[in-house]
Amino acid sequence: MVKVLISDKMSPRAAEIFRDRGVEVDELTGMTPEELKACIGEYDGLAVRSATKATAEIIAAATNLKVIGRAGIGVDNVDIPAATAAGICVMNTPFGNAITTAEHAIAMMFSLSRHIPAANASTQDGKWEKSKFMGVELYGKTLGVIGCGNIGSIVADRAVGLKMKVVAYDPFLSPERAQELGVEKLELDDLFARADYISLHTPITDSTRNIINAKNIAKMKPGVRLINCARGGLVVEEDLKVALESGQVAGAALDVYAVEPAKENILFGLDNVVTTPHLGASTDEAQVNVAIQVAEQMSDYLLVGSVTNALNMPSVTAEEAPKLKPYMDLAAQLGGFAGQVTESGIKSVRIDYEGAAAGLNTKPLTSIIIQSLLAPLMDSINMVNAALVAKERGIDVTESYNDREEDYQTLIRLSITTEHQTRDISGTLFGDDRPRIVNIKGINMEAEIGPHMLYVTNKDKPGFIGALGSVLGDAGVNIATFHLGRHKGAGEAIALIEIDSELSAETLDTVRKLPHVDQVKPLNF
Ligand SMILES: NC(=O)c1ccc[n+]([C@@H]2O[C@H](COP(=O)([O-])OP(=O)(O)OC[C@H]3O[C@@H](n4cnc5c(N)ncnc54)[C@H](O)[C@@H]3O)[C@@H](O)[C@H]2O)c1
Ligand SMILES: O=C(O)[C@H](O)COP(=O)(O)O
Repeated sequence: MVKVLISDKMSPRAAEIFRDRGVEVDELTGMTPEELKACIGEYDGLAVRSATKATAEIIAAATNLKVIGRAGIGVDNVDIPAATAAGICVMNTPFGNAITTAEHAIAMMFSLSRHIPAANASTQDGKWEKSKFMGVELYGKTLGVIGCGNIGSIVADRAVGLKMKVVAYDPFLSPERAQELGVEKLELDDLFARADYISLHTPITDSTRNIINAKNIAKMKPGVRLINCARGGLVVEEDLKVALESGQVAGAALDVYAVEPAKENILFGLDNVVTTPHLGASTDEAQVNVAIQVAEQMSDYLLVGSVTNALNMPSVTAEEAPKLKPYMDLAAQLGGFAGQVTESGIKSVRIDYEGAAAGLNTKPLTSIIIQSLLAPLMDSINMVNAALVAKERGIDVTESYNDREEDYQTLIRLSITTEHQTRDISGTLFGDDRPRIVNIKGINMEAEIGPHMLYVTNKDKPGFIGALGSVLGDAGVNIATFHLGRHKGAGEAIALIEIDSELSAETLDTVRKLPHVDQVKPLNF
């Protein structure tokens, strides 16, 4: 039975869904890294929020793990390169908590403008400090949104509703989308020069880490207010402290910190700072959304093979999965065949998708071709790391598409180029779901692939088939199917034979010594 660990506090809906789908689930929250490392080997799936750190060390101990699901957006707590190298799919739930987090950013902007947290504490302390908590209006002010993706664009939309002027810096924001959102797209320095409020909504990357630093703070309007509900590492906290003390930054509202959990921080205790403990996604609605989504996505991946919101492998929708299934089988056969007959280093791989195949989601097909092609060389390859492994080995992979039907209604042609030659193998589907190999090295045939195959190339001379049949018969090996093809002019022939059991080394040797035989390869699928 497939087994999943939920290692962070999550809505009970996640465990319910896993159980309903027949997945065994353990909920062990608050474990130390050592405790997690000790038990992770038992699980096929790991469901996390931001508290669990799925480090390279944890991943190395996760010998059965197939999927890490993040019930939320940010995956900076998951070592994705290590997961990819280990063949573990990493998925998140990109939309489930976006509205909630955007609302938190707006709430933080109001709190900052009207000193709500401090005024609340003072009022309940019996003080009546009306003049101390003089605020500022949002109406007519300029909000600078840095990162205008899911959350940033919801923040922008809400701010437009508050009659703010919204400007945005996001290199990937198209002018059309900016217009649709009612925001003005700016360069970063222009945003710094114009914004009264700045709200951060980017992931943490090499280009965003420390983006709020002393140099950039100096470019901002004096008295600017900053809101960070994205990631702590976007802000150099020491530089922000100096700016808050000097008044260059009038206030900061922070939900996230350089080090979390932030039990202490150099910004704590400043009058003009409002803080929450990474609460951006913490509403009933968002937590139910992300829990349902992560449990469904992980179950689908583990039980059906469909892939949604994966960060390190191509997506396959639940509708596509059954349609792609026979193509995945065909792709695995083509890759497996080529991988087992290719003896020298592969330099490049070309995959032509023709007819109906050209209209499919071919990314997973290409991944499985590469996986099965390289599987004879390594145990650790799967669809997740196939592209990476090919790249690391300097194998150039290209795909081409031709939606015209040629000889077949649908066809996948795989061409492998080694230092010595280029070899082609093509396959189609009969009746939409039965894979058939239809061409090997330019020789036509219609071969069905079984678990044990024998691939023989020989001179096209009389007597060979009878001799081969006798050897297999003498060895007590039953022939299930026998497929032949030949190049009439060249005198070259191919036999692809399905046998009921593997051949012994002696029998293989006998076949190799038969007259006219060039090459003999046992193939397993
Ligand atoms: N506080 C919380 O609890 C909480 C909750 C949810 C999400 N988040 C965080 O919010 C962030 C944004 O989430 P999202 O769902 O909107 O992500 P998203 O991927 O939809 O949007 C991010 C945007 O940032 C832009 N971007 C990337 N690099 C940039 C750069 N150098 N400069 C400017 N823009 C850049 C991208 O083009 C994209 O449009 C993530 O870091 C996520 O982890 C925090
Ligand atoms: O990236 C996210 O989704 C947020 O940071 C939420 O984190 P949490 O699930 O730990 O609240």
